[in-house]
Amino acid sequence: MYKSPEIVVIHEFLSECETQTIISSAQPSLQRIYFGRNGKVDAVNSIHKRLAVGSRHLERHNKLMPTISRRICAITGLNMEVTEPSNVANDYYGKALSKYTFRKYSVGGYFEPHFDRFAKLNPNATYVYGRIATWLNYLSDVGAGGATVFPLINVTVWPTKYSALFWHNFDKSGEPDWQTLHSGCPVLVGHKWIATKGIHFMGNEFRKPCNPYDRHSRLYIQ
Ligand SMILES: O=C(O)CCC(=O)C(=O)O
Ligand SMILES: [Fe+2]
Repeated sequence: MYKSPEIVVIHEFLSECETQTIISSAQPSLQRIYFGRNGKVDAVNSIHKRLAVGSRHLERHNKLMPTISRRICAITGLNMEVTEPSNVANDYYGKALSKYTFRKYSVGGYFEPHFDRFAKLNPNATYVYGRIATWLNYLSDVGAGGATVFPLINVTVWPTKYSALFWHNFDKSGEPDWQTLHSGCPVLVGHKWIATKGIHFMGNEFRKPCNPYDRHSRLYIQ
């Protein structure tokens, strides 16, 4: 889709049976998604930032997800396990270490422009933690609207059932990549189903692409 930053579409990543299994396992626990930190709902941001229902599932609670994670690992070369200390992960992911996020947008549902990385330079540590990369499975086609867009680089990805979208949230020099700002456009007709897998920094230190001279994202903000 795009070379730098690399944004990749993987066609036919899931089968019909897998897609249906994921949807039916997520369906019973769907709830309105609220935006917030540390368990506190931020009502204003909840309306402005996203309008959808969703749920989070620990991978081990769903037999199919580990198989899908192994496939993502084979394609990306990245480790799918969360190895961050649990207090770090709790800051960002609520009470438990959630592994997959399911989301269903109905007509008018959207997700405001944002970054996935949750990056924070910890002054007491030498690492950056958060989502190093994003894997987004499209579980449905959408009648109209609902594209995933990267407005700073003019990239539009139309949801196609069974396909997946992948990108790194940091450039090869390790800096947050500002060009990965992205958004889920409002659904105009039908529903949009997605399942996202946040791929974490820790555990991927030696697997992620590395090039100290690749600082394209920095150039962009100067
Ligand atoms: O709905 C989309 O297309 C984007 C979803 C997204 O950005 C996310 O789940 O972090
Ligand atoms: Fe996102």
